Amino acid sequence: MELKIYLLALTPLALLLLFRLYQYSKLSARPPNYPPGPKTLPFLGNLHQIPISRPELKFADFARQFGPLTGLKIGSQNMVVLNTWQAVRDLIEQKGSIYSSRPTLPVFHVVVPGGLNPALNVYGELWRRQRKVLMEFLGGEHTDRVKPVQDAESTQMIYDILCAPTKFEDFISRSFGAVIMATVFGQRGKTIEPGGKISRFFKVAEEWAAAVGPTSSPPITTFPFLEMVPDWVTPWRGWRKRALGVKKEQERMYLGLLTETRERLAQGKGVDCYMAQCLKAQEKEWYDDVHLAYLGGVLLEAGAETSASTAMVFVLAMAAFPEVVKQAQEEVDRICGTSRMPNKDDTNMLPYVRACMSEVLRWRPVGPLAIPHQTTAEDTYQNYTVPAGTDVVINTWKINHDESFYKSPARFDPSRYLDNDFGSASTLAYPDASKGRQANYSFGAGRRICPGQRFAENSMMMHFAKLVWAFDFEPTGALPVDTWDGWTEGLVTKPKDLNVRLRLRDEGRRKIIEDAYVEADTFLRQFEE
Ligand code: HEM
Repeated sequence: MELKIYLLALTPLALLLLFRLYQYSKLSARPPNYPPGPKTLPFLGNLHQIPISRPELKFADFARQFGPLTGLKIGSQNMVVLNTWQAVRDLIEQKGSIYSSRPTLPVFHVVVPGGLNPALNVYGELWRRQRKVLMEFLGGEHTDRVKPVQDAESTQMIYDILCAPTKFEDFISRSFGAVIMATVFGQRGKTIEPGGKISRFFKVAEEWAAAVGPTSSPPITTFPFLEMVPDWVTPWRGWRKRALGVKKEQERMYLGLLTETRERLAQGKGVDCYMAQCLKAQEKEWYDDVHLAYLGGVLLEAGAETSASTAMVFVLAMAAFPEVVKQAQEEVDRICGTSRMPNKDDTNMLPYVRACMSEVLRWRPVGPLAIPHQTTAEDTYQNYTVPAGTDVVINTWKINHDESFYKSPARFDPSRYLDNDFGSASTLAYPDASKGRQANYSFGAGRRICPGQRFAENSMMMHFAKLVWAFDFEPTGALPVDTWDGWTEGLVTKPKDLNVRLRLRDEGRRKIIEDAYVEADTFLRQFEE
């Protein structure tokens, strides 16, 4: 009897639970009129089909099956992948008012609450203000003003490699970090020794990347019911505490850098850097110190690792394809001779080195799926419906390897960019160029397109031109050209622990590098304590 009453009492609860599960399983089904995609499973949607490792390759398979748009369900979350540049143009670029937000993860609310990080912020008034202030540093000619710093830091990189060639990866990372440290915070990142500014930044960035990794925190957007599950019974237990640790470290670092910039300004030092410019305008502007520190911090986060990783791909390509490096060396020697290194004024006269840079960005984009966008309203495209709140992923990998656009897309062949800026097959007399194709999609697209593209390209051109002028690139073991072994996973994709030796091309260049370093070091001292 007692058991019966007990069961009766439980029945409504069980029914409610069943109903909730039923409701939830519906949410993982494809919405009406959704872009085509693989079959879904209840609860999971397509989650079981998407590998954590190199999802871009799976998305490229889907593109072959389903065409320009792939509609996926990640649990209850909608995700539409854009596989062609035309789809990116039509949606991300031409319907920017709908396609420019960002998905938010619970971990963002802990580490960068209140939209402090403009790269991850949702589309709205605060993001617009942040972007406007960033463009005062990164836009058009503003960004060309920092060329002397990029020039000097890239010279230091060459000198550092000359002195300790086996540490070339560290020196490349240091240089791209130091360019941003000097131009944004007016401070020098002279070494990459542990405890120094640059290595501290890369350590915090690594912890941040780990905190946002796909298995580091509960996937609440995918499975909203996880919000009701106590943290300690989940595999992510402790994630909030870890995320708070990252927040504390980031805040301490960025605010610390801002305070140092302010103190240096009071002594008349570092007056030309971006933060100095912002501090001067702060009284009439909307940002407080915390917002300002994060505006500077995000430039380090978004600009250092991406550019340095692209440079690692460049070194890999130079070692793997000797006929390419030979042509690049012939070009820099023709322009600069053997009596001086290339400098900031030469970069526009080096079309082949520029073509190498474009090809590196196309061949192995460091962000093969860019940063996801999110829709803020329902949209219709080619009779399909893209609901509001859908994550929209630019499949940069697929677009960069589109066989109908690039001849032999898997081949590393800079000469494709000598024929035209798009690198398209020359047989494709390119009719659509005037209809808004970007030369490359490795910097994203639309209103969220990377604002640092010109800054990055200026910087990379100086680093790349000097590298090929100074060194030969010798493989010392297998190079990961046709394999993903030896490449990193996560926020940026790059080859690590490269089996490459950088060897001075001839002894005559040593003195030129040493003299150039003395000059660069003198210039960079203005950023020291
Ligand atoms: C090779 C170097 C770089 C690559 C490949 C790269 C790529 C990207 C990509 C794919 C995005 C997302 C675009 C989108 O959502 O459509 C992005 C955003 C961003 N990048 Fe870069 N980037 C590079 C260098 C830089 C540099 C040097 C800076 C600044 C100094 C920078 C600052 C930013 C910022 C602030 C955002 C966020 C924009 C927003 O959400 O409004 N990037 N970048």
